[in-house]
Amino acid sequence: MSSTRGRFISLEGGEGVGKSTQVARLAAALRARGLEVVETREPGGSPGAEAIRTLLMEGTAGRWTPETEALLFAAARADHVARTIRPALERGAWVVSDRFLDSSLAYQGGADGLGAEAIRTLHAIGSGGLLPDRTILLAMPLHEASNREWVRDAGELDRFGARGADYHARVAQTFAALAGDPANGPARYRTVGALGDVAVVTDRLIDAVADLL
Ligand SMILES: Nc1ncnc2c1ncn2[C@@H]1O[C@H](COP(=O)(O)OP(=O)(O)OP(=O)(O)O)[C@@H](O)[C@H]1O
Ligand SMILES: Cc1cn([C@H]2C[C@H](O)[C@@H](COP(=O)(O)O)O2)c(=O)[nH]c1=O
Repeated sequence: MSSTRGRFISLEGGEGVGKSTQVARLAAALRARGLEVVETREPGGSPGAEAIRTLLMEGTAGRWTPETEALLFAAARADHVARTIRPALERGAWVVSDRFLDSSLAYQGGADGLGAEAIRTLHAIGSGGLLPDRTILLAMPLHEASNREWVRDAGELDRFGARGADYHARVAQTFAALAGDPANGPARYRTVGALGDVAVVTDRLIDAVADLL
């Protein structure tokens, strides 16, 4: 189920690929074209979902089981969709989100092994199966993204960043498989190179949504 009036864009990829940087830049470029744009993120994007974000991001590595984490991400997403995303789309705004469903498919479904079907079932229950009009995977070699993350966070890793190279390789593999899977609808997914000057990457993103303008 896609949005109806406004447009819903999600940026996806592993840690450090530049999603937050590019959400802000893409939103600014769309505003310069006269559009109302809501910048948002997951987990988070509404007061309730931000409270759940704190539960997910803080604490010990083993604080939650993979199943509990999947439920918490789905619950946060349900509140985000109900309180922020759907109202914005219904009034005709564009929504640009730093992560959405595909992050749950890649981390909980792929890297944690829960499988896509379980994640999609939670999404159907929590968020009515809402899908972005366009999902853009920012792609770059894992070690370069890790270097960016390491420099940005001065070596302080959160619960997810600390999971190690094998985990993040499984995340990257699942994202690549999602982007290449015709079942996701070739109209929804685009892969964009995340290496290079920030302005050049933004130009690639604008090209990747140009048909929706
Ligand atoms: N094109 C680029 N070239 C060089 N550095 C970049 C580029 N884009 C972003 N960065 C830097 O890389 C770091 C990670 O970027 P950003 O925080 O946007 O990534 P992210 O994908 O949102 O990461 P996370 O998922 O961990 O929050 C930041 O320090 C940012 O300034
Ligand atoms: C939405 C979503 C996120 N995650 C993970 C991925 C990241 O490690 C963190 C969020 O941190 P960020 O700095 O805001 O990118 O959460 C996940 O595992 N599953 C999800 O659905």
